[in-house]
Amino acid sequence: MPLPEQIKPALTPMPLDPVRPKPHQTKSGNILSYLPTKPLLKSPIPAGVLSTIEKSKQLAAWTAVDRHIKPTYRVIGIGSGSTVPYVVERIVMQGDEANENRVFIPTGFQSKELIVSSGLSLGDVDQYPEIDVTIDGADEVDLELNCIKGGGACHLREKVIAEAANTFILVADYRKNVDFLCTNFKSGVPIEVVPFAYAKVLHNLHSALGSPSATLRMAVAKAGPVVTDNGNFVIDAPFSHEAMQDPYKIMARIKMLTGVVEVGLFCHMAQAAYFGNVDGSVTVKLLDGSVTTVPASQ
Ligand SMILES: O=C[C@H](O)[C@H](O)[C@H](O)COP(=O)(O)O
Repeated sequence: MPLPEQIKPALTPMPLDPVRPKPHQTKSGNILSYLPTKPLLKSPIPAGVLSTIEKSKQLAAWTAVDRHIKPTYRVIGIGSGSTVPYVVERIVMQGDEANENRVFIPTGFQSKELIVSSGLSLGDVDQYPEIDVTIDGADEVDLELNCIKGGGACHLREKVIAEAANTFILVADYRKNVDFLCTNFKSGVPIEVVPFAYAKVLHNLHSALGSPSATLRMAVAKAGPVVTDNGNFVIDAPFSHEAMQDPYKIMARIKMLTGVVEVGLFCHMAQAAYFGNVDGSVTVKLLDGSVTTVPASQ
């Protein structure tokens, strides 16, 4: 069966042309010195030698961009995680003209850096509370497009940017495509909490909410806990298969705990999820429950 026209470009290997950031000038005419003079936005791994997993992330991201970043869209949310650089890569490939009058809203430090280093215009959700489309990564996505997010502790800002968007799209590699949450992503649901309440929330999770092994997330290259972009702590709370039959229910209960800022369960929010597969195909899950596969290009 011939491929739909809008999918073909995503599956055709394209050269990763150097991205030349536009000069950024202040109102007084000074060039902002921290902006790159050399192209920064390229695949983390050079074209042709992408690992299978990186390639599948790239395929998912490119397909989603080709389908959902329409020429008329002006305000675009950029999520976080390891698949998102490929989202930005593909947006840049739409060209200077397409991106000239667009503004990009980041979900955290990483996406802000990506936007700036790609020469795209940066905005924030307080200036643009309505976003045309947001594309973001995920830790796991279930059959109903509920997902776990926050493996990188960005889920508060991510949820705000997702909720502000008219369309919210997920991109990931095949390992994140599951029937029920907490299948492969065993560290649990990330929960951002205000620091002084963390012990109380942990106690609530252990004793009343069915997550006896919930733990405070500790930093790797720093003594002490992970501190989010918002100055808060993160608890990781694993839940049973049974609890994840209805993630909305457990999300609502956690969110009611005083001290919780946001829960990394995004329920009934995404309209579509794209998963790159090992064989070069892309699985597309839609809100209506349909699952289709975009075949690999020849
Ligand atoms: O806080 C981080 C975000 O929710 C990420 O989108 C999520 O953790 C997926 O990240 P990755 O693609 O790096 O696994």
